[in-house]
Amino acid sequence: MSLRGLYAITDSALLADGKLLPYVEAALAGGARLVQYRDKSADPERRLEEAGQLRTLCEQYAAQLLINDDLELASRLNVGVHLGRDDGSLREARQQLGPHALVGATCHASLDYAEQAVVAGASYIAFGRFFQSATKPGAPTASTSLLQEARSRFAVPVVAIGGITLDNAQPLYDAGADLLAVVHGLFGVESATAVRRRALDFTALTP
Ligand SMILES: Cc1ncc(COP(=O)(O)OP(=O)(O)O)c(N)n1
Ligand SMILES: Cc1nc(C(=O)O)sc1CCOP(=O)(O)O
Ligand SMILES: [Mg+2]
Repeated sequence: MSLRGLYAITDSALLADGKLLPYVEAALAGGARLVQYRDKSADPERRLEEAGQLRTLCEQYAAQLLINDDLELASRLNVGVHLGRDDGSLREARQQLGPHALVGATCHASLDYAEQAVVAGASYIAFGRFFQSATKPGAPTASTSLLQEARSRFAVPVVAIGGITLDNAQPLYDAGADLLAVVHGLFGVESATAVRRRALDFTALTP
């Protein structure tokens, strides 16, 4: 499966009140290739149930699910994991999940860290934030020239994240991003129908 296009990331506040499944299904119907379950709560039972439901949805749309931060949950569900710089060892994640699993790495704006992540077995390297982000306003910033450098240096897919909307996405693809990871710019709308429309529009931008 080629890793290109829209990478939908969930947010428990934005997708509260029963929105999680219909909104994610709408993103998948609009062409999202990856879904990341990003839930910062400490409710293991709900997390297991929701992540299991998302896995089923992703299977229906031939997309792939990753779990944010939680290698144990990813391992239990036999899906991928996304790890930030303080979220545990990429090498351990690769060993535990096996050679075919998706293991994603946050690199912020560091090509050196990206290099280490690739050596440790990362499936993709994520850079950001590129714009003001309502979800993570304090994340370090990154530039499109860094994306160009990453594209020419690394063979693994390059992910861009942080404040991405339909209006600012194109230069990120032009600079070499393979995947655009989006929370608010995708899910920050009033209906699943609107999510699907946005996902279709993001998907149409994929080079
Ligand atoms: C695709 C992607 N890129 C970056 C991040 C951020 O990860 P991290 O820095 O660990 O921050 P949290 O998401 O855990 O708050 C991500 N989740 N996904
Ligand atoms: C989770 C996350 N990580 C970032 C990073 O730069 O590493 S930016 C970010 C938030 C992405 O959400 P939105 O699309 O709403 O800005
Ligand atoms: Mg994290």
